[in-house]
Amino acid sequence: MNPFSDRLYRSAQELWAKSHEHPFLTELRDGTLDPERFIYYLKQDYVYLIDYAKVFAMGSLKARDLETMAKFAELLHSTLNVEMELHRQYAARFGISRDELEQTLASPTTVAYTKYLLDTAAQGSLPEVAAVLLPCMWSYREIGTACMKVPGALDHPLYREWILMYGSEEFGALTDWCIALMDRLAEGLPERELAQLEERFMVASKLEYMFWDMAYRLEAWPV
Ligand SMILES: Cc1ncc(CN)c(N)n1
Repeated sequence: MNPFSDRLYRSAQELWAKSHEHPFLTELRDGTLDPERFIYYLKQDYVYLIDYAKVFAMGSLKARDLETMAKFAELLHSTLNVEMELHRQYAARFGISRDELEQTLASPTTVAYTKYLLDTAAQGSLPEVAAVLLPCMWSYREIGTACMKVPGALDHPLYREWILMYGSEEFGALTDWCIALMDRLAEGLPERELAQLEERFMVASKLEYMFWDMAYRLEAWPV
């Protein structure tokens, strides 16, 4: 039987392709993205990652074996110390302090996404936690590796490090682990539960798309 992740991938393919073609990413790939939009994204992503890291902590708490517990702890560590360090270094280049970065007011879309993740982490089963986290890893790996293949994309002085992070083998290996975990956890589950997992995965995928769109539009609260 095909792994469950194949089904998830097929369901999300059209939406992920739309993300790849969103102007935020096409312009980042060809180096024309307005830095103002990138800075907005970085700041929102920083506060997003604080909550996202907590979901890994919840994964560790809900894990049924030590290997899974340790891997979630590794993902938590990598988010706080590798991925967020990239953001801190970018911020320093723009003269934005760590404090300012951390004090960023979350936009409506960031709130929607992080609260969805945290709600799943608090109320959901371990398979649901895996399903909601998966698009974050998997779609970024797809984007990072696709960017690496674009001639000249790595020559851009601003976007090079971002592309290298998400196109890296380390990030890819963590993503592969998350996919394998999802497949293991989905094995033998009834169709009703698989459909619920697919729904979580798709909602998170839609929120990923909305995140790019939010950054491009420099989304703000109405007042
Ligand atoms: C919104 C979002 N989604 C996923 C990732 C990759 N961890 C991220 N940095 N930001």
